[in-house]
Amino acid sequence: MTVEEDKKALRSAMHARRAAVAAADRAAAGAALAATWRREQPVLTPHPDGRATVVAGFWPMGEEIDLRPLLGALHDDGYAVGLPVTPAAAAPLRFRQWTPGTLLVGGPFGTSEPAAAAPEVEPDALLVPFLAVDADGYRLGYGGGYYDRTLLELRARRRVIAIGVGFEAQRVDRVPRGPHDDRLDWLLTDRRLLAFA
Ligand SMILES: Nc1nc2c(c(=O)[nH]1)N(C=O)[C@@H](CNc1ccc(C(=O)N[C@@H](CCC(=O)O)C(=O)O)cc1)CN2
Ligand SMILES: Nc1ncnc2c1ncn2[C@@H]1O[C@H](COP(=O)(O)OP(=O)(O)OP(=O)(O)O)[C@@H](O)[C@H]1O
Repeated sequence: MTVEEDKKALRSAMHARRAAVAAADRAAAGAALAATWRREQPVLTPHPDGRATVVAGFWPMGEEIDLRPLLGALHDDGYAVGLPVTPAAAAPLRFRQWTPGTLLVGGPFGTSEPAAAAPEVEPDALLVPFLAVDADGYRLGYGGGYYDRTLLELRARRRVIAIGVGFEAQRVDRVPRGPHDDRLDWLLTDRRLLAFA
């Protein structure tokens, strides 16, 4: 099998595994993400000029983990929070600032994104969704390649910390690796925060 075929097979298995997360674990996950972040604080280097560190998240859809309490906690803790704006074509994601009052509008693939009035921001750290993540920090997404392209573009210019966010149940031994795949620096789940070596 090719890497693409391996990824396709793992995607369908992981959709099923994510769907099987118990309702009680699902309901508790949002608060757990925020509490774990506040307790363990991944290391993010502050800007020398004192402006807010930009953490870009994502607005959960379908059966993704509910990180909205974490986004609120980041906002309350003084981070500038961003959300992705998805281009129609195969291009990197853009980010617009989100605050608890920001109007969201529908984007491609069922996403919700800040309306055009929200200022564009450039992330210092990226909270990244995944279907599967492995012990070395490689991730499997929905197959659009958006996060791979976005990390490649941002990391060509500056240091950007990538933090995968998902359920503990989405961890696997090994994700198939293609030429564009970049590693995550941290993993935040409903159970723990860990740094990849
Ligand atoms: N919440 C969220 N926002 C995101 C992403 C994501 O994975 N999750 N993206 C990541 O790149 C970007 C949008 N790109 C996407 C590309 C493909 C699909 C997709 O195929 N979705 C599935 C259904 C997902 C589900 O509910 O399980 C589909 O349409 O069949 C979604 C988003 C940016 N925003
Ligand atoms: N930097 C890139 N430049 C060009 N093509 C890319 C790049 N990154 C990924 N791709 C292409 O995008 C497609 C999807 O890649 P992949 O299967 O790794 O997506 P994914 O990581 O599951 O999705 P996502 O990053 O959106 O969550 C592949 O055809 C891949 O070759």
